[in-house]
Amino acid sequence: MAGIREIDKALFPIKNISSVIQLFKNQLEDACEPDLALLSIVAGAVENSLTCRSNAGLQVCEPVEPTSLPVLELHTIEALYSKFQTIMKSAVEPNKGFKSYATRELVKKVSDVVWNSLTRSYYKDRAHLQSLYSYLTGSKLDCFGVAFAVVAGCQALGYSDVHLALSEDHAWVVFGERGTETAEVTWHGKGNEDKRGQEIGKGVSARSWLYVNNKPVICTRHMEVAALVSAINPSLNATHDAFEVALLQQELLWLLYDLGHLKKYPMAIGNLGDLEEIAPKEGRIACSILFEEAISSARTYYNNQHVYPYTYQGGYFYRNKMYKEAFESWANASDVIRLYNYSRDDEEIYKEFLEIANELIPHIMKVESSGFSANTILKKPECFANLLRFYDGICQWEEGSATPVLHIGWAKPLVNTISKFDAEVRAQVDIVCGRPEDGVSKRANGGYFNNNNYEKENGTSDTDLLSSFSSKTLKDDQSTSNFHPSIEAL
Ligand SMILES: FC(F)c1nnc(N2CCN(c3ncnc4sc(CC(F)(F)F)cc34)CC2)s1
Repeated sequence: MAGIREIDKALFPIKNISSVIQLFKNQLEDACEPDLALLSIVAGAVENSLTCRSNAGLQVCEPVEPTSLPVLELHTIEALYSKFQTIMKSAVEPNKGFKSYATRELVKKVSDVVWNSLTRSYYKDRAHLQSLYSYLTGSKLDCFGVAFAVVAGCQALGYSDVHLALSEDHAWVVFGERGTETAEVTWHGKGNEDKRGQEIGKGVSARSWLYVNNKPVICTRHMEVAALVSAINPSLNATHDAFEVALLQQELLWLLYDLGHLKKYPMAIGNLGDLEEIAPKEGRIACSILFEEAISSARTYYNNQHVYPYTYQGGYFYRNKMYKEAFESWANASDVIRLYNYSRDDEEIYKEFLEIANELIPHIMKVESSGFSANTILKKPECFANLLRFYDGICQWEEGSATPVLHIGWAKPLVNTISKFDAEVRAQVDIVCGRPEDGVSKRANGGYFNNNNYEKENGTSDTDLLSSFSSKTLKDDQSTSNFHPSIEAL
């Protein structure tokens, strides 16, 4: 990068949110590519000034304009910006004139520069460790932050082929002439040896949710800006958000949305949906539409191999007491996870399903069976059908996996939930078994099960896999059009 442009310098000193928006607008709409280092430093500085212990108290007590910010001086940003340039250029040969493509050695070297400049030991899961501001002022980064810093470093060195690759719980980089080379550049989870420099999982990890069956979000520069904006963390403490930071994040996500840079980024759309649910913007589409858009993005661009779009939507339905709809979203999430083998790197999504099965669904059962709601879901066969589909997906997830998923802790809430549906409601759900040629082998006891290792090992695409699932999908005489395709109307 050639340094901070005059048009952007003119926005300083930054005193309010609209100046930050204008800076992002300049960078995003401009011909050349957005400067990741500049935008990450500015976003991090704003977040830090409004959420970190030091002056957070000041903000809370002084009544301030909703969009005013602690003043951000140009010299502060320039100093950090040139510090980043110096760190990168003193350690790695810049790519004069953007001529060549990055190599694995180059990417590993940039990752080493970041890695070796981090504080020896610190609490990695803390908030506000995702930006270059955190890296340059505190020498601390979280897992995402390291990957982002490597991509920003490669941009600063003139390698425009190095891009961020994102799964639902990990980040790595792609590079090379066709952008098909991959490299780990950061760590994942606790106590796992990092695999930095290596190609992305070819072995067993390839079938783990962590690598989303090789359907990660491959970022453009503009989508890398969307990633840094998504990673903005407005939390002040465990219970409160700094509303100016949340407002800034929401405005920036709408800017990126309007420019079309969230189209292939389901989690960023989901993040915007969450912010809109809390503080809906005048004249904007409803958050429920955003959650649907995130789902269709994942279905369109990522072969429906992502779980979070469904759990974003399920969470929204749950918070708004739309329990029938929540069951459908969670059953759809379960239809995604059933395609994977559970591996120890998948703790995050395991915790997500555990919370749904053992906290959220039992809470719904309690509320629905104590209340006098005539319209109770306990009378709805499609709710029972979706619940079974939800649990069935988790069972299938476990099948063929080296690590078990279910344990006795799952059984009690499961039995409790199922038993809340009366026999005549359960009887209306018809569990149909399919034909052996559907890749379904006959079980001794007359039932059918999918020899799912066949599907898992041969990467059967979703559709024919699900058609073989129709062999054991749940049928229901109240089938609605929005039922999962594998559940046919009677
Ligand atoms: F499913 C809902 F309940 C969720 N609510 N928040 C969810 N998040 C919050 C935002 N989030 C994300 N949002 C945008 N982009 C990314 S890239 C990524 C993986 C890693 F951090 F890079 F390693 C995570 C992530 C992770 C998922 S899912």
